[in-house]
Amino acid sequence: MSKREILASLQQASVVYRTESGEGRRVWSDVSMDICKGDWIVVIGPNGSGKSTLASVLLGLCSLSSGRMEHHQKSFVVTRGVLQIPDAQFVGDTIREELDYVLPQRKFEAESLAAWYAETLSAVGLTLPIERSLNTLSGGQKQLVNLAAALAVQPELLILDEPTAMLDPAARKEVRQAVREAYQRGTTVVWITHRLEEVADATRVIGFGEGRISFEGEPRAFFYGENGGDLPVMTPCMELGLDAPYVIKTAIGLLQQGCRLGLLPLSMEELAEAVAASWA
Ligand SMILES: Nc1ncnc2c1ncn2[C@@H]1O[C@H](COP(=O)(O)OP(=O)(O)OP(=O)(O)O)[C@@H](O)[C@H]1O
Repeated sequence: MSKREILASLQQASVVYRTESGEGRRVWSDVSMDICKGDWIVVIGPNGSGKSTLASVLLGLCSLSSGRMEHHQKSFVVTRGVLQIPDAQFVGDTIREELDYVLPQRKFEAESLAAWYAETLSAVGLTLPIERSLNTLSGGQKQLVNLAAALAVQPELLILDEPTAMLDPAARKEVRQAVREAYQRGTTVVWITHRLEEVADATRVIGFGEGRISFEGEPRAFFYGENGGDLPVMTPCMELGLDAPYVIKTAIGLLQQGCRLGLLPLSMEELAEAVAASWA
């Protein structure tokens, strides 16, 4: 098997935050992970387990108290992020100003520049006038503007901290599709989320529990356990105290009733397929 290209890696990393009283609060202990080219890593865990701290560390916004973060040795990796609080990221006052920061170097004719703004926004499902003040946007629209700007750069590494938190189901779908397209063009993705249905997109799941990595593996192992869904009793998802999506719970219920599923489903379509195949 060929050696995978590491874009960034954490080694025995710890983070201690200083509280207002000056005391140190350890948020992470001994976190080690590699982010390799071609990964779509979904990071999941309960509130306060240290997921957003990971986004801050990877984006260079938070320093490690001990351990190391190493970057790709050969070249600078173009990294972009979308943070949980969209206002914290804005550098302009209007959508146009925000997008101008990521405008490609090449010169545009007026007409093609207008088309570039429109395309950049429509990639995440936005059709807003570019002169709109960012202050007048909803939280979800702000998040989408940040994502549009991040995707416009075609980053090698994209760090997303709950990118769909403020979005309705249609916009969530649009965002997943836009990030999938970027992934297919070569962007490596780290997607931090509370939404367990977003785990299905992952090539690798990282489960965070109380500032430590408690699980690292494929989505099916996360939801059904390492023994291939053979009557799962306690899965990594359950161990983190997380409520599995309806599809997974239904499949586990079927397995417990003695139904043999060839494929352990991650989506409704896969569940229908697995049930139909079990009847055949
Ligand atoms: N700047 C800070 N100063 C002090 N403590 C902090 C700071 N930022 C985060 N923390 C604490 O670190 C812990 C982990 O926070 P973090 O935001 O990384 O968790 P999270 O898993 O992303 O949580 P959530 O799912 O609720 O967003 C929490 O206990 C939080 O209170």
